[in-house]
Amino acid sequence: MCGIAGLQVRDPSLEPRLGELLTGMLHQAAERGPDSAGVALYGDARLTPPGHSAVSLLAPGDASASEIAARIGGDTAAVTVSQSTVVHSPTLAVADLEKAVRAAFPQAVITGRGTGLAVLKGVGHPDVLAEEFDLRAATGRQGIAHTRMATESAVTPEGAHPFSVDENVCLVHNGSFANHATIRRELRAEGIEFDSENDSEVGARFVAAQLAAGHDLEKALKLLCERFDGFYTLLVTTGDTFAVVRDAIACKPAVVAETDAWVAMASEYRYFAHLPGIESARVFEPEPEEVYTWQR
Ligand SMILES: NC(=O)CC[C@H](N)C(=O)O
Repeated sequence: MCGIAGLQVRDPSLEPRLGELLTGMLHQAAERGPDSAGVALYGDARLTPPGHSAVSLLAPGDASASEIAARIGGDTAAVTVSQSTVVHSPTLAVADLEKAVRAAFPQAVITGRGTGLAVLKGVGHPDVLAEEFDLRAATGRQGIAHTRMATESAVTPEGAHPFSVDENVCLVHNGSFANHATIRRELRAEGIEFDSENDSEVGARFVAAQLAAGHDLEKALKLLCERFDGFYTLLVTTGDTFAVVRDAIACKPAVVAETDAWVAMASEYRYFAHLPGIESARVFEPEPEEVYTWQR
């Protein structure tokens, strides 16, 4: 199981409704993944002011958001939401902000980094977490949500999706990779470090390595199809790109719907039922091993 939902807004007048629409999708996905849930939000001004570099982390200990920002220093500010904290800065580059966060909190698990990107995730029922995230009030241009029923690693906050291990890139997965331990060893031999034992993180690290090698996202996902065995439907986003791919036998469910106002992807059609204009949307099931991408 595991449920995936994603929404990319094309019509800017829908941006204020991103959270409301995504909350409805996440709720429908809850029964596919009652263990944990997470969201990635691109452009939610509550969490990351426009243009600010942002780093998301699993809240380190009992420190308040202002104490966290004070310890990181400079012109950073922070917001704590449920089990996550989002730190942002108007001047630091994303990589420099990440370095500053790591220096101040060496033990913290960093769950996202990007411009105007916030990643919130945790253990618990998806509906409860959506309330804690106040997801209904979120705004933005792109959002993804995942509900987890763990297959490959323990139910922990760092094992929850999305996995965002590269600037602006977020990945959610339904399925299980059969050869993830082998690929993890290969990536470790190249110096790549992991935050969890989760197989989906191996997929995210592999995609990041392909992007670092100069491939675009479409090619990175084609290479993933060649290298990974097992079952997968993946949704990968960058804030500007929305990409979907399934394994060779399309074992895990996936459906896409698009209108002039939005493109959405879900594990089941019913997650779309409340989206405006769904009656006239183009709806289809992605083909096996075909990489679909949409640009904003
Ligand atoms: N049920 C799933 O699709 C699980 C996804 C992934 N294998 C995990 O353990 O998180």
